[in-house]
Amino acid sequence: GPGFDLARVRADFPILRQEVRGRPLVYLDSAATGQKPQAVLDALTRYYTHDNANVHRGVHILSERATQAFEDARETVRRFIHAKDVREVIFVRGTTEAINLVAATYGRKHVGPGDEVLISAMEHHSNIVPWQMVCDAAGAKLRVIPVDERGELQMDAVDALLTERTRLLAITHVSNALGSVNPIKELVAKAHAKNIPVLVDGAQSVTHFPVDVQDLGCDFYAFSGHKLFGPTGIGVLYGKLSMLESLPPYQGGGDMILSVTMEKTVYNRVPHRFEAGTPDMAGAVGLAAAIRYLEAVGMENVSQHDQWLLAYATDALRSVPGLKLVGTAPRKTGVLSFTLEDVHPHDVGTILDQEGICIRTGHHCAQPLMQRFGVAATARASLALYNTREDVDALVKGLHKVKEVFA
Ligand SMILES: Cc1ncc(COP(=O)(O)O)c(CN[C@@H](CS)C(=O)O)c1O
Repeated sequence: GPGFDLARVRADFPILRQEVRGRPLVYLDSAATGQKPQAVLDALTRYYTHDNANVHRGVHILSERATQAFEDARETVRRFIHAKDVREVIFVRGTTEAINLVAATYGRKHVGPGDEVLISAMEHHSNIVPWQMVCDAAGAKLRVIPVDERGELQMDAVDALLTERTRLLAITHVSNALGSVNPIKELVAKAHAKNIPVLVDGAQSVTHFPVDVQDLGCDFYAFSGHKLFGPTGIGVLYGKLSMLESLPPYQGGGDMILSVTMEKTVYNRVPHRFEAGTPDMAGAVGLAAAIRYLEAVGMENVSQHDQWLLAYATDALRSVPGLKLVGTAPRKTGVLSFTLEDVHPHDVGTILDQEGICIRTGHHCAQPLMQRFGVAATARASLALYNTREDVDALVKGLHKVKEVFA
C-alpha cells in the first residue's frame, strides 16, 4: 500500500482536480516539476499578506518578522536534510544555480591546468556544462564514469578515474532519465580516501526518500524547491561548513558584505557570503511549508508509496506490447523512460496529451545519456506522492491508443 491516505493527500493538491481536453488531468511529469499542496499556497499568501518586508536590514516589525520567517526556513531545510549546522544551508534559485555556485567558487579556486573533474555519463546538463566551462577556462579535463546497459554506474571504473589530478567528483543521486540510484556513500568513501570532495545533485532524490547529508558524507548537496512541491525560483546548496568557509564569494552585492569602502570590502560570514542581494524570502517560506508538508506525510511513507506505485507501473508498462523500458537498473523512485516500437516519443506524448495525460518526451537534458543508449529521445513518465494506480491505468490505456493511431 502507499503508506498514507492517498485520497486525502491527493485532495491537498488543487491543480489535480481539473479536467484537461475534456478528461481528468493525469499528471505524470513530476520529475520536471512537482505540483503544490494547498499548505504551500497558503504559506505564500500569508507571507505576502502579513509578513513581507526586506530581510536583515530593516529595524521595523515587518522586517523582523520577514527575517525570522526566512531564517526559520533555513532551519527547516537543515532539519530536512539533517545538516549539522544551519549555516550549511545556502538559498539559491535551484539545482542549476547551486552547481554553478560551486563551479564558480570551488571550481575557479581549485581546478587548474591539467587537473580533472569527474562526473558520470548519467548526469543532467546542469551537472555537465558548468564543469565543462570550468575545465575549458582552466585547461583542465572532464572525465566521465561510464554507465552500463541497465543504466547503472560502472563502479569498477571509479577507482581508476579518481586520480591524483581529480579536484572534484560531481555525481547525481538519482538519474532523472533512468531512475537509477547511485551508491553515494560508497562513492564518497572512495573519493575522500583520495582527499577528493564530492558534490551530489539531489534534484530527483530529496523528493522521494529521506536524505541525510551527514550520513552520506558529501561535501555539497544541491536540490530545487519546485521539484519538492515548493515554489519555483528557490533551491538549496548544502555545503560542509569547513568547505564553505574556505570559498570566495559567488556574487557581489548587498548582504554578502560586512563593510565596503572603495578600497576594500570585508565579506560576510557563511551562509550570507553566498546570498548577495534581496533573497527570495517568499520562496524560502514556501519551500519550508512544502518540507513541513512532506514531514507530516513522512518521507519514509512517501518512499513506500513511490516503490508501491513504481512496481505497479513497471508491470503495467511491461504489459504493453512493443514498449521497451530504457534503463532497467533497480530504482526507488517512479521515473520510467521508454520507447514504443518505432513511434517517435513526441508522437507518443502528443497522443497522450490528447487523453489528458502529461508525460515528458525528449532528451530530458541528458543528451550524452540518450546517445549512450542509442536513442535521440524517450518518453518519460514520472510519479510523485499524489499519483494513483488509476493514473497508471490511464497511461496504459493511452499507450494502447497510441498503438492504434501509429502502429
Ligand atoms: C537530476 C537533475 N539535476 C538538475 C536539474 C535542474 O534542476 P533546475 O530546477 O531546472 O535547476 C534537474 C531538472 N530536471 C527536469 C528538468 S530538465 C526534468 O524534467 O528531469 C534534474 O532532474
